Amino acid sequence: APKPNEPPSPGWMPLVGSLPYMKKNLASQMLEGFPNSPLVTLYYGLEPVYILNNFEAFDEAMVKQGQRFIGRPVRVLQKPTLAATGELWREYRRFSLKTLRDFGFGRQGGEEIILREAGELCEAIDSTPAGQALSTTDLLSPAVSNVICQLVFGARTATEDPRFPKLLDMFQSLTQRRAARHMNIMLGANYKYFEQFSFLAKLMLLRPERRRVIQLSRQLLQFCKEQVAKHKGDADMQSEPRDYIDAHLQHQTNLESDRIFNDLRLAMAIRDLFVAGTDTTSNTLRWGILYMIENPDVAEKVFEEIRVNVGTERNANNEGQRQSALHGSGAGGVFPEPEKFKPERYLDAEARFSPNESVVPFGSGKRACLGESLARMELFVFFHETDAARYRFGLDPAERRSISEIKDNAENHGGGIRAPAEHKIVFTPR
Ligand code: HEM
Repeated sequence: APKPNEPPSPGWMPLVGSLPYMKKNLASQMLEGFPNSPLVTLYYGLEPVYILNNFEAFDEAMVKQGQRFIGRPVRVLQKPTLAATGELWREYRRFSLKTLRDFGFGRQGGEEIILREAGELCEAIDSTPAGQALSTTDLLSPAVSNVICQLVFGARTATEDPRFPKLLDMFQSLTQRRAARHMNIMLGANYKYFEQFSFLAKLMLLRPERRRVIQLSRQLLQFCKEQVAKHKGDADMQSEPRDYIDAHLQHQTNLESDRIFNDLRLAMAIRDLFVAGTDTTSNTLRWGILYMIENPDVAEKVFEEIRVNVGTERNANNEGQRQSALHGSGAGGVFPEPEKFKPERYLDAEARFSPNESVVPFGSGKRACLGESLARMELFVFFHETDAARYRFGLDPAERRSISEIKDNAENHGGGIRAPAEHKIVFTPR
């Protein structure tokens, strides 16, 4: 049973922990139910998990005491590299950050890749008959994926490999659709208990959806292993690396032992980069478009600002990220009228962009998002320079749901990424 001195909890039951007490919208439940508690306890089975329930608690743990909170539990589903812990995580994080920088992400070289994808995206939109509605998932996921594909595989695999649409669909069911709930349950399950009590694993896998999650996750790793094998066949170890895989293979050869860097870990690192970097970015863009439809006056201001100068326009993006709270890292309690979409929150008295430190869509501290500069570059190019600058957005006239219903995507609650429901958009050139 919970210890008496634990932070407050919505409830607890033997075996299932807090699960029966957790509401669909956990973020609102925490903010509204525990407005004065910096920490809230949720029990995942036997294990207490503490929610950092305001910015001060988050900053204290992730930044001020970042070293103490650097670890991550080992989960049943995924034996990770980039999301691992200890020396393995440290070495992979250092190598991956360096490799991302070497390929120009966060600098100019990477922008060319993103601009090219943005150009292809516009072509796809422009070649559809006027008034025809397009799915933002079908449109944006391959474009965003192609950026990471070029970084990792050195090719536009998302549109050039016929197997890729299935792979993208797989990501989405792992992170956003019904399977996401099961994925979260699997990820929440702690390895330690499953080693000790193997019947728990058998019990959990009785549900076919959970076996499917394991199957999907294996298929994804298999695809990554194939890409590594292909590169091993044609990589030139003496030349400049073409991509992340080449850089890793060269790094491996330069090391005396393969204790940390080896082929299997490489495949797992690619998988981690994909999972972390695809639907996060594409869904942020999907949210951005929905907020523009809901707030046409803001859309016009964004357009004007891009047209006149590039400098103040990031406020709309920041506000979209704060409100959609993709990873549940919102900034509740910090702003007046938090439910309102007000990009002007981030403008100072001279109307210059002035970020607020409590909006942390990429996390903070030592485990903060490894792809933040790549993601920011993508959001800027895809959203501001491409979509908002060239088109007016409208919801599909055949759509029966309101924007709020699309935003409040019931299927998604409890999934790894907060995504709006599937919807279509009409893009009208400006
Ligand atoms: C809008 C897009 C994105 C958002 C909102 C986002 C957000 C986040 C957040 C909140 C974390 C967790 C920080 C923590 O555990 O404290 C994270 C971790 C991570 N992200 Fe992102 N991310 C985005 C895009 C990307 C991209 C494009 C990549 C790939 C290059 C990426 C790679 C990673 C990795 C590898 C980690 C694990 C880092 C570690 O544990 O050391 N992310 N991200």
